[in-house]
Amino acid sequence: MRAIVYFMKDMLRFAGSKLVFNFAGMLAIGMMQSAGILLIVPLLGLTGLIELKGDDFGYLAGLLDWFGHIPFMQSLAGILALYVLIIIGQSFIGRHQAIVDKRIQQGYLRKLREDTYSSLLRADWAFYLRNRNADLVKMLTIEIAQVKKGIGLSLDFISALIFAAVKIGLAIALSPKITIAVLLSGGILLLFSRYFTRKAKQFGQDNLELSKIYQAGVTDHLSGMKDIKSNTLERVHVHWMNVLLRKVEHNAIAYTKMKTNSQFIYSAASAVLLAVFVYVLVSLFQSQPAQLLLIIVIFSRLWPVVSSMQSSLESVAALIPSLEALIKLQQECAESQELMNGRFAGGRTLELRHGLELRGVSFRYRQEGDRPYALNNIHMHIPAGQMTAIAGPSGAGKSTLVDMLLGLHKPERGEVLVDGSPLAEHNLLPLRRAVSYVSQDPFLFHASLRDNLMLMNESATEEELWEALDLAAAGDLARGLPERLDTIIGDRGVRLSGGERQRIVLARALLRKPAILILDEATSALDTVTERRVKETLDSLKGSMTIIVIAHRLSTIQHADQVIVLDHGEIVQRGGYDDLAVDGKRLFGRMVGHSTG
Ligand SMILES: Nc1ncnc2c1ncn2[C@@H]1O[C@H](COP(=O)(O)OP(=O)(O)OP(=O)(O)O)[C@@H](O)[C@H]1O
Repeated sequence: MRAIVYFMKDMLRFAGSKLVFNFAGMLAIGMMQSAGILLIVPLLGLTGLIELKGDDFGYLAGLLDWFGHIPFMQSLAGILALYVLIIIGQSFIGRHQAIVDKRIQQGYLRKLREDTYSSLLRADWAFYLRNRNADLVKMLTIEIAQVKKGIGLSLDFISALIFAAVKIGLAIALSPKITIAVLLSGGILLLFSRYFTRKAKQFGQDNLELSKIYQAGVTDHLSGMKDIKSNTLERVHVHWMNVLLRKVEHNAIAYTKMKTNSQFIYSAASAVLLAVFVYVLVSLFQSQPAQLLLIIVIFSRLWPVVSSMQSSLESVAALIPSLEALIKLQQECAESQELMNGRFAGGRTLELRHGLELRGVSFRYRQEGDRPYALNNIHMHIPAGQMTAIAGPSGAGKSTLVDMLLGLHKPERGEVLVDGSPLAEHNLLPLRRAVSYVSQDPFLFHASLRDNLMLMNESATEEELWEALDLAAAGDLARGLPERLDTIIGDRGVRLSGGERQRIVLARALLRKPAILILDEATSALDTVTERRVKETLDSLKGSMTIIVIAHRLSTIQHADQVIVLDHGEIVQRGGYDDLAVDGKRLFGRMVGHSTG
């Protein structure tokens, strides 16, 4: 229940007075409902069916006596008019309260989504290496909606509690003894309550795990559909889905069985309790008929409330695992924040004057036991305005090194320096703003070519867009598209070939006119002619920006000012391209020898 309290407090902070107003509305509705019940008394008096005596009504005797002296309460029309007024008032407040309630819940849902999304964006890269994308998507969509549902149900529970409290108050005013006796025996039901809510939480936990597996599996399979089809893996995946869905089905049915069981026990137990009470009151206490009637009416209205409270409790309990998962995510995000104070937009951009430096940097993806180092004691300087190439066999640590320069990883030992100053909170965002990075797996959004390009530079003119496209050897490609810049280039750019995608992402990177351009295997899918044009562009950019290139195809880096050769996370060679290439006995020379580029 701690998770519920956590979110309720957060919601109270968010909604403040609106929430208090809402509870006041509930209290008013509860009191009106009670007044409606009390109208039975003058009605009975009028019918003459029951003889009314003042002491039948406990503490309410005075109030009812006062009722009796109001002139219009003497007539059926007067009582019915009051009844109609009460119902209208109740519905009026109820309507307002429902709207305020919706506003609070929707507003809180928006706040939760915004806060979670924004703290996800502020989390460091290590956080993303630990967490699966599908789990995060699920958290932002399904789990947050579950939290909203849980909070809605908790509010329902509180309103039921307020209504119940008002009715119990009324019953106590009528007869404290009888009410306390009813409540004590009703307490037996609480024993069941604990059992059922605990079971409901377990179902919620199982459901959370199953839906996590489902979401992650489906996301994986859809991403790998080409492999599934080409290798006829359909049967394996259909079987996987079948087994999982059966578990989900079993869990859902078992949960409904549990809920209906609890509802059954509650209705049966409440009917028995009510019957026993009527019997005891009539035969042992010889209660007065009017008082008895009122108490029966009150409690018969109370039981459905108690039963719905129990049902809300079980539903909330089943949602608690989702609430706990969101709290855990929020905590993990908070611990992984890398941009605590930095604003995402409009801040300072770094102008690299001297260069970037790694000083004795070592890094492991998992800092436990004797796990291997992806980078080991790296000392290197990347001078501003020059082209530095990073070469080495697959798995040597090239991408990790670039991630380190971007401040995506934190060194286990050593430090990263930007113009001589250690990379830290104050210069991390300015550095990233100065960088255009093109990854191995270039990403295009499902939007027009123009929107995809302008993502990097919102104020780019038409002319600048074409200039960037031409520089990236993508001008002719864009001119050939059906609607040129306004062509939608599809989900992850699937309508474009790998090479076409690479050129557009390169154009996007150049559009920013970055101080630092980082290309991680960014031209691997280009044909040799196109690649030569890109190479010419890079050569022409030298001097105006710092370029860092990782390329397996070594012809791309022929004009680099320095080449750093990595192997098993260590720098094994460094120097000019030609000097390194001629030494055929060492790694770089051998790589050049084998290179087809
Ligand atoms: N997220 C990760 N978790 C654990 N180990 C990782 C992770 N990413 C990379 N590694 C490991 O770190 C080492 C360096 O990987 P890295 O991707 O930097 O190599 P690379 O030189 O860029 O390789 P390639 O040329 O194939 O892209 C490899 O041994 C790799 O298995």
